[in-house]
Amino acid sequence: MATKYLDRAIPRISLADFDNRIDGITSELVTAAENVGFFCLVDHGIPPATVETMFDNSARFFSQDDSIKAKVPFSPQNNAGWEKNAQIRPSTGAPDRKESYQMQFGAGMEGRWLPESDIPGFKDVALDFMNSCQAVSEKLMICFARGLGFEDDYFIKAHDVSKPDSQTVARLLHYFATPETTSGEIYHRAGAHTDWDFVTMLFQKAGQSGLEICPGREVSTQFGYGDTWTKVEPDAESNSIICNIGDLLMSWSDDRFKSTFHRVKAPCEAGDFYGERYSIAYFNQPLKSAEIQGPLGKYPMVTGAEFTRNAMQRNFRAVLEKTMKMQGLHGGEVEEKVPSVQAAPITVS
Ligand SMILES: O=C(O)CCC(=O)C(=O)O
Ligand SMILES: [Fe+2]
Repeated sequence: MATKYLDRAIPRISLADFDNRIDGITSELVTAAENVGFFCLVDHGIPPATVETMFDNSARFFSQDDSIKAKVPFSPQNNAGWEKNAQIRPSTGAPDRKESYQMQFGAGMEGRWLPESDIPGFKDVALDFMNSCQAVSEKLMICFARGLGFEDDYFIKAHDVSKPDSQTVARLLHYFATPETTSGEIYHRAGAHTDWDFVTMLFQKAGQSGLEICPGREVSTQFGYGDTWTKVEPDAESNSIICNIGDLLMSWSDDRFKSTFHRVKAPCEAGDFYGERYSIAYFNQPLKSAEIQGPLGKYPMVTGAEFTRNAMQRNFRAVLEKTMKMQGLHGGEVEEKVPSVQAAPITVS
């Protein structure tokens, strides 16, 4: 069946002259967050060369033999490391056909950098890029704090990447080229999902299309799958960053800001992109010790560690429900099968 598409405007927001224009930028960001949940950031201060260098670094990482990458396997407890064809989304119940590598600043990354001798210079380039992303994120955090009536540095403190319990993640993604078959097999790239972080910054490469969004979600505690999509084309020429609100900010704003469903489409129709795709996502995650509650107190206060655990378990339960349904089993059996996070399949964001 043909995908239903709808043109929705993705607001384009400039961070130029940030200090002098902060009120105007805040109001643009708040409007975008309250409506489509996605926006395109320009004049953000990360030079194009920094992004290109990181994409080159990413390609260098993924071109290593699997036996090398397997030295730093994905750890669900730490939400860091490398996985291949292992992430299952509740929307599809099937693994994404991709590999990804998640990096962090804090203790969660211990033992999950490849040795310098395998990939010289990789870590320095990655940390430099991550610090650049953090600087932009902190500007967004000031604006969202103002928009919600918190002190300017409220969200910055809760996402302090210099603390060992930082959970912020930079994720390199590599989707494999897929055959233009009509055999009925579906090559999921990133099945529909919301991110469970505060705000995500996504870097795409020119020509490597596939990102689509589906707005309409009202509360952060619900899954919901719409079927009318809007394409978000890469705009690498203007060095833009696609940003989206995650479940954490949705809940921290008492559901005022929207964490919008999105996917990288499983290519299947004329005009779809079947080639290899690289992207980079920067997920702002709270400190494990951060205390999270919106200004209206709609949801009980939770720590950053609890929020992450709840998100993983909720996702895991949904994956299990979906896969059991696909196998003709019943929901009642799900509860007893929900294990600790340690045993969960990879369900991040
Ligand atoms: O690869 C992309 O463009 C999107 C990836 C994504 O949505 C995610 O990893 O959460
Ligand atoms: Fe995502």
